Amino acid sequence: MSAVSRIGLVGLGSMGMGMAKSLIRAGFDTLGFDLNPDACAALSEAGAVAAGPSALPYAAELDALVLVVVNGAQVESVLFGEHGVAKALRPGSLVVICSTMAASQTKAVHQRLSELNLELIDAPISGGAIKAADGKLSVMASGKPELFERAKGLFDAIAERLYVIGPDIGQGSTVKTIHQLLAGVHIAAAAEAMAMAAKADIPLDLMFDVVTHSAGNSWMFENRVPHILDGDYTPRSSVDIFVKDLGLVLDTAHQMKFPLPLASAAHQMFLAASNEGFGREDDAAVVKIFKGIELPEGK
Ligand SMILES: NC(=O)C1=CN([C@@H]2O[C@H](COP(=O)(O)OP(=O)(O)OC[C@H]3O[C@@H](n4cnc5c(N)ncnc54)[C@H](O)[C@@H]3O)[C@@H](O)[C@H]2O)C=CC1
Ligand SMILES: O=C(O)C(=O)[C@@H](O)CO
Repeated sequence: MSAVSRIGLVGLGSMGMGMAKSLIRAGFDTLGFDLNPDACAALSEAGAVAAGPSALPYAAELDALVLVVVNGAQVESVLFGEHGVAKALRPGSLVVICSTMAASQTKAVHQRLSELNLELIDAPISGGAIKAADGKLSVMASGKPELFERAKGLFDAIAERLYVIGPDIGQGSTVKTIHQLLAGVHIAAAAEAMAMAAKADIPLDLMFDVVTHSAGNSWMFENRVPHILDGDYTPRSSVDIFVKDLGLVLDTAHQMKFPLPLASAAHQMFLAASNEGFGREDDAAVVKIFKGIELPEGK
């Protein structure tokens, strides 16, 4: 099978939009799909061959379909729902799932795709919207080695680092799930620390400066705390994404009868934030569960 050249990407949100634009920049014939017409218009303006709500009318002309929708249910609906695209893809076509979902879900999707003679790479992503836009994501992927040869240009366009975890579907999702344990705990810990600083009347920008030049720093602290300092909770990744992701982490551990005390506490913090109405805000809004403190307001 030759290298992919015509690529459809479903889910033009925080991550998918930057990824689709990276594919366009790299010279791929790129088609983008999203239920949000504004996102489709933005991608058309950026040079997409076509953009619209559904990949179905274009399925037969695609070499690869990349999915960057939110969760397993959305992936299943795009592929196998009422207007599911899977049946219309050419046999042998490649599906690349970048959405974060449980390994068990990815394996179930793989089974159904195999029955239709379709190939799958399990390819969760990390790096946030900025790295997606720059084509510099980390990808933790699994699948047959020959599929990575076919998709080499695709991954070169979207990723700075491609980690091939192994040949089995589910290995990529498992690594991403374990990564999300850390990502979620680090955001929750960053919020808790900044809330305590506010309670102690330490200037928050000074606290940020100290931590980012000391041993308590983390990628998430450095990336998310500026949203708190700016009082800007425009979602680059939402609270509800971490309700989902830490839920996947805990479900996976539960099946292994494995205790995760820190992930459990962090999940409760994101659940509390969502329950208070902050689910669609940036995940840094988990800081809003702390009461009796003053946080910066948006400009
Ligand atoms: N935002 C982030 O920093 C990161 C997110 N992720 C993961 O990447 C995936 C995407 O996340 P985001 O881009 O943040 O989500 P998002 O909510 O910003 O974007 C998802 C997009 O999918 C579209 N969509 C949903 N169902 C659809 C359908 N049936 N057909 C067409 N479009 C549909 C939505 O309209 C939306 O524009 C998630 O699995 C997330 O966990 C991974 C790494 C970083
Ligand atoms: O991995 C990242 O990058 C993330 O920020 C996320 O997975 C959060 O959605």
